[in-house]
Amino acid sequence: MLGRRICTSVLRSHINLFHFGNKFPNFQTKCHTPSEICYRKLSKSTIPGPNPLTSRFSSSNYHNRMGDAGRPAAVPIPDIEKADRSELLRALEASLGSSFSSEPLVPQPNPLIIVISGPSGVGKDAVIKRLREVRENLHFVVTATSRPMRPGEVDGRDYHFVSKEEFLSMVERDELLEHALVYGDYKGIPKQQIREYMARGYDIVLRVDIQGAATLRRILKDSAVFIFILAESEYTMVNRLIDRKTEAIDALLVRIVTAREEVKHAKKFDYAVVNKEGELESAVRLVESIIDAEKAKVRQRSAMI
Ligand SMILES: Nc1ncnc2c1ncn2[C@@H]1O[C@H](COP(=O)(O)OP(=O)(O)OP(=O)(O)O)[C@@H](O)[C@H]1O
Repeated sequence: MLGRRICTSVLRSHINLFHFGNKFPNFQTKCHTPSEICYRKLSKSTIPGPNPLTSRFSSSNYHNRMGDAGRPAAVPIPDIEKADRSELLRALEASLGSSFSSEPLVPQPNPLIIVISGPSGVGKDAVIKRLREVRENLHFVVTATSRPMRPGEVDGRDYHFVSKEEFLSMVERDELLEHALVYGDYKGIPKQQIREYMARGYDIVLRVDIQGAATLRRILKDSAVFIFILAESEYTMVNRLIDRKTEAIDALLVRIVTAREEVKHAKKFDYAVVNKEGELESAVRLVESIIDAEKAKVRQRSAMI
């Protein structure tokens, strides 16, 4: 009685797993004692045999167990509590007629393009800098810019600092994914860097202003993930800009006016991350969680540059 129940459930799971339906007219089951469970008669041609290259637990002697008529012999299933694991797995494989593959059940996630944007002074650079320290397999695309270097910045690390003429010839050669004139200076994203690193399996981080994010959305559509960074309030944002001491008062005013407008664009992004005062780590953790969630998506984004 117990044997029959086990047999029925094995048969049911078999049908569910492989959707055999009525494709196998000569599929039969026969129950013996509980320890023997069941044996099935399947034609050789319809049983997927074990693949020794891809199967960690493949039962190499599976075919040896086939009788003269090409049927699996009765396969005793050892006691689950006492059996040696590999012996148990081999018996289960033989009983099911196929080996257990060690191949991943879902494909490797695609490399992701992460576009990070937000108003001036909200902490985009600070978030990205920390993200690069804590997360592997991430390539921050170094933007080309015609603006002068700020104190502490390094050419090739923070930006590729080029002259206006050099920048315009890069545009001519179609080397930039996107470019714009920002506060009187050119900024653009070199395509080649993205291609190279994506081919090596890296996720790509692009740091662009709101205007750049809008252009990238038109180019990349939903193939990239767009993250908007904000401060918790306008008051905090302005204070951060003042504390940074990188702008003269006129430039500061322009940035504040622009930032006020830019905050309204948050809804065009996929995610909004608030970088609260003194809580940079939380903001970075949230960005990491977004990347992790994107990696677990069933329908992956797939960017072609
Ligand atoms: N969570 C935080 N708490 C306190 N200060 C912060 C935080 N995040 C960033 N900052 C500081 O705020 C200032 C502005 O940050 P950052 O330069 O990263 O902004 P940004 O968005 O990249 O600005 P911009 O677009 O103008 O380059 C910096 O001095 C930075 O150290």
